[in-house]
Amino acid sequence: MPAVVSKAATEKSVHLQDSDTQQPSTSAAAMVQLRSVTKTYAQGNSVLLDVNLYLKQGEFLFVTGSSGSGKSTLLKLLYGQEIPTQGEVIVDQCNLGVLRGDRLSLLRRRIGIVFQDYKLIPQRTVAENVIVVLQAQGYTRKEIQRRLEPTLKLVGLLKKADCFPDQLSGGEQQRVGIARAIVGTPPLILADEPTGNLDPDNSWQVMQIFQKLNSFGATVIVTTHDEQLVRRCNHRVIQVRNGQLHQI
Ligand SMILES: Nc1ncnc2c1ncn2[C@@H]1O[C@H](COP(=O)(O)OP(=O)(O)OP(=O)(O)O)[C@@H](O)[C@H]1O
Repeated sequence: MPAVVSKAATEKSVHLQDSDTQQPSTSAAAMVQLRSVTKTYAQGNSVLLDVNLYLKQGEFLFVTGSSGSGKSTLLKLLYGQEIPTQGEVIVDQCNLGVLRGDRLSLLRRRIGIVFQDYKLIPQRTVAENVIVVLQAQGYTRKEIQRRLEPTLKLVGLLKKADCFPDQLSGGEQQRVGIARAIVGTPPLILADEPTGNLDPDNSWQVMQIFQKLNSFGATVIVTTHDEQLVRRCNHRVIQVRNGQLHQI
């Protein structure tokens, strides 16, 4: 899907600072910034404590950490499902703290989200699962047709377009989930444990799709427990530990 995002946006290095380091001086546009972010859930300890993160457009980042360390929380802050207790979250030049209503919805359309548990509509075919996303975003029938085929091709599901989710393997279902996330060509893709339910072969297939999207210029953030997968891909990694982000 070459039209996904500008190739010119591709840039491989991730810039991450702990709270005591400075934002790098660079002219490349930031896609994601956390500025002194603390997140505390009601009656809980701080999951994130005064953390900073800086990601340029077109970068690829793995987020690792033990169960309950705060990986999903980090992603939820980036798509506005959670708001920080303190600090600022800036995505694609928009400060989520001041975005409301339609403006927040518009920003969310620029973020493709992939979940571990696929979140497919069981009564709809593969194609329909993808189409409903575009319909919800107000695309014309012509534009939907233009986008559907290359997206299914990219995730290797063109031949399964008329299948229902329960006729697919776990890996195929996850690739439908990815197709749903990317069919609107978002410049930012957030994937929360996308390979958590998959065997190594399927996990690798899924990772190759993310890497291809990244090569087209998309900024990609993937949370994972899979150390082998992280090692196999040559991308920067941060670990969430004790409320802090550690570059490893
Ligand atoms: N809505 C919520 N209300 C209260 N506590 C929450 C909420 N969501 C998450 N938490 C707590 O915040 C901590 C971090 O959760 P989070 O889901 O971000 O961790 P995680 O690293 O993604 O874990 P896992 O790898 O198991 O998915 C956990 O202790 C969790 O219980």
